[in-house]
Amino acid sequence: MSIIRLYIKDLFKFSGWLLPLNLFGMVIASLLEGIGILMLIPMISVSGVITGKESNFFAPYLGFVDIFPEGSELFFLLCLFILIMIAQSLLQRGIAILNVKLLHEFSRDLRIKLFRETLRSDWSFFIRKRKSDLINSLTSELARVISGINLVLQLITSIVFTLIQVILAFWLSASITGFVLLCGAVMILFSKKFINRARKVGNKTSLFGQEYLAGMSDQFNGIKDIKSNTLENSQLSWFSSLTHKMVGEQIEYVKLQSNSELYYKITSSVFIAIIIYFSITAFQAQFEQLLAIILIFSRLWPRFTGIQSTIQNIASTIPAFESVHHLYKECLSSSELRDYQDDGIEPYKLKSSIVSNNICFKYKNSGSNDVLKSINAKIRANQMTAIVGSSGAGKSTFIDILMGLMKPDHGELLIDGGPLNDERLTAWRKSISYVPQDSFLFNASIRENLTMVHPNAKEPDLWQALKFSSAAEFVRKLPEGLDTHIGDRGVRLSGGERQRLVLARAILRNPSILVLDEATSALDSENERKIQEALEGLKGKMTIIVIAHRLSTIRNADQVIVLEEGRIVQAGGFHELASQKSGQFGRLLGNQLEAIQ
Ligand SMILES: Nc1ncnc2c1ncn2[C@@H]1O[C@H](COP(=O)(O)OP(=O)(O)OP(=O)(O)O)[C@@H](O)[C@H]1O
Repeated sequence: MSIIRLYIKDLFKFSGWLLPLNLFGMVIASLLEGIGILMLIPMISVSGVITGKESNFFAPYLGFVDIFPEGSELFFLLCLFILIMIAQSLLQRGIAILNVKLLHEFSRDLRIKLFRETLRSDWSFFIRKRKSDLINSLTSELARVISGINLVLQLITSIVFTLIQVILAFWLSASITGFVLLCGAVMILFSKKFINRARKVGNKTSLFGQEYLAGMSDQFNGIKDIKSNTLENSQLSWFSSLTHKMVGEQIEYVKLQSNSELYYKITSSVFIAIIIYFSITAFQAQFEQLLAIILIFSRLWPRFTGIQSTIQNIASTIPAFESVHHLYKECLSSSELRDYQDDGIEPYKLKSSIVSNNICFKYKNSGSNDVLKSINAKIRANQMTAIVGSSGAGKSTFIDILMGLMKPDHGELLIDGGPLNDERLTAWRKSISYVPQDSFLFNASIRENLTMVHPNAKEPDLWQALKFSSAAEFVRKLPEGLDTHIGDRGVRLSGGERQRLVLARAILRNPSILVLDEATSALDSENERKIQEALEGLKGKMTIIVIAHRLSTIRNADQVIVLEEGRIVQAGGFHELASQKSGQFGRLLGNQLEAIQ
């Protein structure tokens, strides 16, 4: 429960004076409710059902009836009762609305905080995490946390109401109320096991939720493979077995709830029987006292059981609180932009060079050797540098370090002579446009996909960028041109068209550094040639870093860096390296020429 205390503290901090005001309103509302109930006594007394004024038990509470005119006490008492109940209901309504408002605003704040910290986390965090787990935490688990907070608010309300009722009940009969409280304490003692089991079921809910979402996103990401390899049945059997387990978990929860209800009902009836028995035999209670016992019991007991089952429901949300809190903490410790606001920071303009000074890097989750081993390289501003090497050589890892997505374990990255530290990171990132092989497009129009990086871009700017990436022609031919919707991840376009569109988007940002990671791999040779020419035109204005397996793509590169097993084995001009037939680059080039012939 300590995790919930943490969130409630936050809620108090967030609400300012609103929550204390609400609590005060609750005290008044429950006082009014208690008074309304207590008014039953004079009403019954005045109606003549019992001879209250003569009764020893009720006599002290009936004096005020004398202020009403003789003969119309009942009428005035009923009017007073209605007024009190109306005031109580209005107050309760106000409290409920305020509670909901508070809950939703606090939830929104929680969502924003978690999403912001997730976005601020560094690249290694995203490498470690399963995307579906992040989505699960930010959607289902967060929703469970919010419902848990709602339950806590309900619990606070119930406790306040109950306390006031207890005070009023004590005033009416201390001995009977004491006995009821004792019964309540005994019940709470035995209900601990229900709370623990609710927490365990809650754990299962979290795990199944995570598994469900992870499975679904894998299925739909790989739907083409599933369909083309007729894997539908095996996927369906996975789904059927998981949903079977989920049904079991739901039934377990309902069983737990009904068991605890059964327990409360049986103990209630046993306690009521004991109280009535002892009231009559031991305390020799009169009819009015019995009425008071029933009145107090019928008011307090449902509150006890209500509190009990709310605590049980809260316990089942604890795993969600823990998972969201754990994610939040993890994001904070992986935050790369903690103290540096994004707003107003201008992109960095590279002037002379990027230098990799003895850089070593190893992925934390892999027990293997360094992926990058003492990388020393210089990338000159406004030139085209190509990074080549066989698969797994470390090209993408090196690029990630150049972009400041990951920090080297040893060595440093110097930008125009100065180290790339946290303070320069945002400006550095803003200066880069990165185009990966599996580039991302949103399920929106072409125009929206382009303007997301440059909201103020005018129509001619969009066409210029499209022309650069040889995409203008095919966009013009689309039925709705720039306003054509391209489907999920651009599914309505071909692979090459998607790449050209992403390239246009990258250029639209007018970056200081353009990074292309296998960005033209899906293009036909005609379009590839056009893009090469366009890139050639950018030389002198922009620093271009290209990773390419197809070596014909980098023919115009000013410098080629050849990586092999995490080391630089060659570096120099394209033609210079191509002429060294025994070198690694010469071999790679030779292999490709052979494949063409
Ligand atoms: N997230 C990761 N966790 C652990 N190891 C990784 C991770 N990403 C890459 N690696 C390992 O690091 C090495 C270099 O990978 P990298 O992606 O940088 O190579 P690459 O030269 O870009 O390969 P390719 O041309 O196939 O894209 C590989 O051995 C790979 O298995």
